[in-house]
Amino acid sequence: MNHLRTTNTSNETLRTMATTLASTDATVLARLRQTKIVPVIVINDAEDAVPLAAALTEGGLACAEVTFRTKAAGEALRRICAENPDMLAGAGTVLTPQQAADAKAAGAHFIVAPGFSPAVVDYCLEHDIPVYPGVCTPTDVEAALAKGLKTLKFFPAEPAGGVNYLKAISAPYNMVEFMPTGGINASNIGAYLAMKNVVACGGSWMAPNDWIAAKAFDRIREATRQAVEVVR
Ligand SMILES: O=C(O)C(=O)C[C@H](O)[C@H](O)COP(=O)(O)O
Repeated sequence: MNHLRTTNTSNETLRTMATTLASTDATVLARLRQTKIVPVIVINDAEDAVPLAAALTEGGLACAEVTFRTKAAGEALRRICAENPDMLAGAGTVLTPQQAADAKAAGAHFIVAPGFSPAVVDYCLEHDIPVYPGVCTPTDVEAALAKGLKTLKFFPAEPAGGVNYLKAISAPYNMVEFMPTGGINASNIGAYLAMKNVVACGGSWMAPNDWIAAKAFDRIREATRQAVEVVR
């Protein structure tokens, strides 16, 4: 019982923190709504960070999710934030509070993850950094709601059932907005963005790993330009 009470109190405190966070969050969300696409990037060599950010920005997307799947992620994000202060730069694949701390130190404007980690969410709420954890089931959505979060990543969007699944899962939760990611590309993004409760979609199709590894920044700039055309 005591344990239950402690947990409830703590969730209430976190909900208050989520409200305090709302103004920063509103700025990030407004920018996400504007760009409509969040390029998901995997950087193995921090030297690629700035030219990659330039290719995305010149292609029309001043936004990126730097995934914490590589050793270079923190340094890559730090360089992007330092050299491109106008870019909306988030950290992705944030699986631990330590990675969230590293992302915050690097200058991340927001944090996303493939799944719902209470420890990562708590860290972000306690440290005033917008967080959009991944959800895929009603149970995940309700765990996020209990923390006061109302913008959630829907991952993995296409393998989980795509737009039809998202319509079904979002029906009971009209207070929640989603950022679908996973298997999204130029041919299916329109259907997601047509949904009123979709803020933006994440995707790696304009900057796949092999193009980054090959330093094919012109190709990434062109694919980004085409992606922007599709959602215009
Ligand atoms: O790591 C995270 O935080 C995630 O949520 C997963 C990524 O966003 C997807 O792996 C991108 O998926 P693709 O566009 O299909 O390559």
